[in-house]
Amino acid sequence: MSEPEEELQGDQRDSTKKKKKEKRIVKKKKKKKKKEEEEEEEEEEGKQEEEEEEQQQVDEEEEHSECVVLRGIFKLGKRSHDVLLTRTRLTWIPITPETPTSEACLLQPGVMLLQDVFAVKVKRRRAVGQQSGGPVLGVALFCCRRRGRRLEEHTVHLHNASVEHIHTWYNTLKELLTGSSSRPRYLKVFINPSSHKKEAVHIYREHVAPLFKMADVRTDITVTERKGHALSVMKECKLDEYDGVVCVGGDGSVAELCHALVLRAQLDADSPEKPVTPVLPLGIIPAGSTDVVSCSVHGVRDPVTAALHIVLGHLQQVDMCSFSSLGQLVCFGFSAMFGFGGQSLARAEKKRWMPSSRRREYALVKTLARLRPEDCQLSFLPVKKSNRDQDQDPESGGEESWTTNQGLYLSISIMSIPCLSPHTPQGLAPNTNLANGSAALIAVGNTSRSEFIKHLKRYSGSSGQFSFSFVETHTVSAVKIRPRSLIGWSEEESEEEGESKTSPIIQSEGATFPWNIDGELVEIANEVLVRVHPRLITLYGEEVDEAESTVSCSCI
Ligand SMILES: Nc1ncnc2c1ncn2[C@@H]1O[C@H](COP(=O)(O)OP(=O)(O)OP(=O)(O)O)[C@@H](O)[C@H]1O
Repeated sequence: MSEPEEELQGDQRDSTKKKKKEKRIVKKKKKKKKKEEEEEEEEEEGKQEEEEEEQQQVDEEEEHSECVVLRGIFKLGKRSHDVLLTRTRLTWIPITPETPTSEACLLQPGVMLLQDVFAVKVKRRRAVGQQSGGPVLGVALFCCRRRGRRLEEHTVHLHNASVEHIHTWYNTLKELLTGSSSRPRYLKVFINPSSHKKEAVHIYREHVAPLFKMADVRTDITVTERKGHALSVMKECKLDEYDGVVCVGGDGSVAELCHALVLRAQLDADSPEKPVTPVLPLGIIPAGSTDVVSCSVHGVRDPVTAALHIVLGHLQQVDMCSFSSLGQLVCFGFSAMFGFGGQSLARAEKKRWMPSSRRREYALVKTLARLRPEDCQLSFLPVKKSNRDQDQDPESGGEESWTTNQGLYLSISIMSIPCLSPHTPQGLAPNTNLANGSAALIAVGNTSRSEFIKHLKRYSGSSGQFSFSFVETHTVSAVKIRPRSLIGWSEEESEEEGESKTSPIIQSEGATFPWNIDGELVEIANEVLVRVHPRLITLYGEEVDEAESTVSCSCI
């Protein structure tokens, strides 16, 4: 064979080899694709099976919870009813006609969810003064009923004189009710007797203690003797005995206890720098003058509503802020006001002898009369929508960057909760909510007194408080405020009013500026860093969008 032929043959061999190889590759690819498709199908089938199984489980659970556990005849009021108990609800259907000779009539059945029942008791007939025994009359179920934002106590009486029947029902109901793990059994209670009109002890005894007793909730009570007392008790006490902590007082007491709970969690976790989520939830019984935190988690300022949220174990995670200056923690809290809000509170504190509402009105009017902007540098870390639920670290820089403005501000507020109150039903910060992982920054630039009053007045209405050219709002994860004036507010004031300075929390040689942090006066000389900590604390209550409005402020 000549060389070219050989070459040709070699070429032909090569090309057939190549073709065979290509065919093999195509075959392999097809096989791989088929295998992948088969795998995908299997996976899909697997997923479907899993979903079906999950659905079946949910259906079974629902069916199980809707299975009739007990059924019996009881009198509710004067009528006989067929009463059915499942794991989640109690239903009563009137028996009609009641006797074979009477006429049948259409009567409405009733239903009650067990999640709303906080106590069950055996009813007995007793003579006056008789403490125990007595013939059985039936069972009473104590539950809560909603009226708008309010929770009210309500009792359903099931009458049947059979001892055996009643004990079966009582034991079964008790067992079903104790299954709920978020309901507290033992609470640490702090009462601030000096709050507002000094009614906290009375409010607790009258409205709260009877509900706790009824729901078999044990309590360990401390009546605080001074500012900082609750904090020192919280640092020392054995927390693992309790299921929750309760504060009876105003916003200042609430802030002190929230601060104490986070500090204690940090101590227990040996985490001196990073805030740690407390294990125990906090219940708030409103007994202060504004009760903004209580209103924000209950929608009303009502001790019974607050107590019912506690006994029923309604829990709500809430964002908090830390306030620090020169790298030193000042406190944890929910809201802060610099400028007008701080100055007004500082003036009110100097007139402690006045009744609280008069004191506040006096301070508001006087601060408006002497309206003075603060010259400061305001920096903030905006929250991108996608980042809103993550804990951003303002020191780390991250992808976000600080925005910095300098100028004159009449008021700067930072609020991690909406700050609802009967005066401001939509809240001081309607654009934020309890657990969105961010805070609202409301910066009011310099303007005339009349325009500023217009802005303030709109808070009591439903909207429009931010639609002024001198007001800017931002959703933020951190804020820094650095006052640039060398003359502190308190120095200027004491010169004006001839009064002595109150001592600052952070001692400094220079000027101090008043901050209103959760209704408490804090005087700070230097830059303040406010940082939001998403869902740092758990409060008894629920998310509400608007507070019940009962009062209107007439002073401006
Ligand atoms: N026995 C007490 N005497 C004086 N102050 C107390 C006492 N117990 C607690 N305190 C402190 O009183 C401060 C204010 O309390 P609280 O906020 O409950 O009342 P308030 O100021 O009347 O209410 P609000 O903050 O709603 O206006 C808190 O910082 C708290 O630590």
